[in-house]
Amino acid sequence: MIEVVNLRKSYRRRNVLNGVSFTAEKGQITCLIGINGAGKSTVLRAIMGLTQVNSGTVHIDGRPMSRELYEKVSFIPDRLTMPLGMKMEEAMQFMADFYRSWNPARAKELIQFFQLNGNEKIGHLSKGTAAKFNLAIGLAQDSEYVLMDEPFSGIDMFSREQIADVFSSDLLDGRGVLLTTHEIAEMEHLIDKAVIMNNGTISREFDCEQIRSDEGKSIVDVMREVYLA
Ligand SMILES: Nc1ncnc2c1ncn2[C@@H]1O[C@H](COP(=O)(O)OP(=O)(O)OP(=O)(O)O)[C@@H](O)[C@H]1O
Repeated sequence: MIEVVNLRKSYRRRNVLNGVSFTAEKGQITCLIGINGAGKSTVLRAIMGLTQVNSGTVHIDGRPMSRELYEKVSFIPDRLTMPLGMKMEEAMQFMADFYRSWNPARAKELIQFFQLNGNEKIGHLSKGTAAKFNLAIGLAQDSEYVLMDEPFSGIDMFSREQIADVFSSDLLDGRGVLLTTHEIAEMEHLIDKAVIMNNGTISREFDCEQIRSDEGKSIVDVMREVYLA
């Protein structure tokens, strides 16, 4: 389980995270939801230690986040982080050389799944192909948790469907997924748990199936309650 407790973060005098606490379970898809600027990416970056927080803790499977635990978690950012002059296959080889957790068989499977052409230069990729490449790199690691920041951002309908298929495929392999997305309708049937952020705090954290059966509400219904109250 990823356990985020009371994260606080400010940029200059502006509070961006005002005590964020929630959990994301292994084997489940947890979606961090919120309007633009709510602080979702900041939370993901804070979990990965890429953003320094003012206070608060992150535990992975009961242990405080540490350098060795980062191997348990792969982070798929919403932009390219590999050198733009590299070809995709070179970038993958680079990852294979540097990450003990790299799984070459799964990398191959992902290249086929997304129909990527390894010869293409990263700097020449369309937005959609870049998103698929980012996903392929993140999922090819044998991590126990995967964090995804806006995997559908700027992606055409068919590619969105292809990316959504990842969530119901064995490419996730029982891992815990924590993602941010604005494409709630597309993901609704795949999400186990929703965590709604507003103004740097968590307004609601709920089991999607339970709220559907107990209260007959969709995620969007709950979002309306939070944002339009
Ligand atoms: N490096 C930074 N310096 C100053 N302010 C920042 C910085 N990074 C983020 N912020 C601010 O923190 C707030 C939260 O940003 P964040 O990117 O986490 O929001 P988000 O919920 O992911 O938004 P979106 O849905 O638009 O991606 C925003 O108001 C943003 O302007």
